[in-house]
Order: sequence, then structure tokens, then C-alpha cells
Amino acid sequence: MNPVRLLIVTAVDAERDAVGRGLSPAAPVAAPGPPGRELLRLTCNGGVPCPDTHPMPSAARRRPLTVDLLTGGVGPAAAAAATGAALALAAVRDEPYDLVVSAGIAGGFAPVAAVGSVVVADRVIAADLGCETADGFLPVDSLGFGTSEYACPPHLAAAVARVLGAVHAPVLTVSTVTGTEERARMLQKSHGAAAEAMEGFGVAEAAAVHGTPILEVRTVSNPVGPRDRAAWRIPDALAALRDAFAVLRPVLAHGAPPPYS
Ligand SMILES: O=C(O)c1cccc(C(=O)CC[C@H]2O[C@@H](n3cnc4c(=O)[nH]cnc43)[C@H](O)[C@@H]2O)c1
Repeated sequence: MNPVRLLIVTAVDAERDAVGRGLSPAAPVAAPGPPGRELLRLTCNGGVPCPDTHPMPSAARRRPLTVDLLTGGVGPAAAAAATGAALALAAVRDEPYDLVVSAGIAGGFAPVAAVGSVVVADRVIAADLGCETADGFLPVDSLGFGTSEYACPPHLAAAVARVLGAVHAPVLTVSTVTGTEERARMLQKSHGAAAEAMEGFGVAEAAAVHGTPILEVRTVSNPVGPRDRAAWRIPDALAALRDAFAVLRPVLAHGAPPPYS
């Protein structure tokens, strides 16, 4: 039976290892390496028990699960390059992925997403890709180029959010971390966003080339706003990321067969 294949892309090794420990506590922690090069493969036999809260009908929970973890680097360009390479390699090997997940820590927009909380994107939005004008920001699609957002598969994303008790709302991708209260308020108001991070849209652009659906799962390390690096709660956010993927493990292992919807 063909396994369900997942690619999970993080920015840095610490995020990859948190995801890996959640999915498989016994998994070896991979050595640090250059972003975008090495895949860490975990195989689940589908034999783990499902929680009562599992969103999928039992008849659909059959196929074994293979998860590849990839440290893709920080920012949308690095994430797109790494994800694109992994997807292309998988396609050439005739082992295409069924789902790509952008995962890691993020800034949370108060009061919607507090530090330590989990956010599952319903949409992934490129918040600073476009053109600044005297009348405001024009997204890239309004200029006639490409797209500035991708929707996650609605049923799967909502089910994952429900199982995790997560905030389910747009996650912004920015190339520049927001550093003022004013911009934080403007971004939140414009998009109804719960969180911002730096890779989701890059992962989504690469996945779109291959027609592969995406999810974005983030845990909040800091509030979006005036820069205060000392206040970032990175260990707490990484622990929350590990715990989220520990909860998701049986969900993913027994999840509905593709196509995800
Ligand atoms: O220093 C560490 O130990 C460490 C461990 C894990 C991750 C980091 C990062 O600095 C990751 C950067 C990563 O985090 C996302 N992020 C987090 N907060 C924000 C934010 O307020 N605005 C935008 N992005 C944020 C982002 O995706 C970066 O790639 C360090």
C-alpha cells in the first residue's frame, strides 16, 4: 500500500528537531547542516491509536505515513528554493508528496494569538510583496502579477486547528519582521491575521508549482510589534511546537487519503 507522504519545512534546525521529537520521540536528532540540503525521514506504520477527537472517518484511516523533515532556511526565498528542490526530487523519483506543511515559531498578533499559543493557517498571505504607494500598499496580484495568497485545504486545516485547539486564521509571510505597533495594527486590520512568520508563502509558491496542498502550523514565540528580542520565548514556543506535532501524529498517520480537501 502506498504511504501518505508529507514534507514538513521549517526555517531552522531547532524547529525541525521540535517537530521531529513530537512526531517520533525516539527519532534521531539530525546533525545541524546547511539549509535546504538534507531530508530527515520518519516512517509511521499507521498503528498508533487514534484519539476520540480524530476528525477523519475510521474507514479513511488506513495508509501508512512517511514524513520528510527539511530545514529550508529563513525567509520566503530560501523556503521556496528548498521546498521546490525537495518536491522536484520527489517527483523525479515518482514518490510525490501528498501534503506540504510549513511549520515553526511565529509572532502572534495580540490579543488573538498569545505567546505559547498555536496557530493553524486558513490562508497564507504574502503581506509585503507588492508596491508601496502614497495611497497605501498594493499587493502583487493587483499589479497583474501572480498571487499574494494561498488557501489551505479548508476541511483538513479546520480539522487540524480543532484537534490542536489552535487559532484558525490567516498567517502572514513577511520578509522584514514587523517592529512597530503601528505596522502590527495595520497588518492585523488589513488581513485579520493571527500570526506572522517568514516562510509560509515561499513554501506555498513552491507547492503550487507541483499542485500540492499546504498547511501552515505555527507556535507563537513573541508578540508582533516593537522589537524586544529578549522577550521572545523561543524554548516555550519550540516545546509547544513539539507538543502540537505529538498531537498531530496520530491524526496525520490515520488521516484521510489524498486528495486533501
Ligand atoms: O535562537 C534560537 O534558538 C532559535 C530557535 C528557533 C528559531 C529561531 C528563529 O529566530 C527563527 C526565526 C523564524 O521565526 C519566525 N518568527 C518568529 N517570530 C517572528 C515575528 O515576530 N515575525 C516574523 N517571523 C517570526 C520566522 O518564521 C523566522 O524564520 C531562533
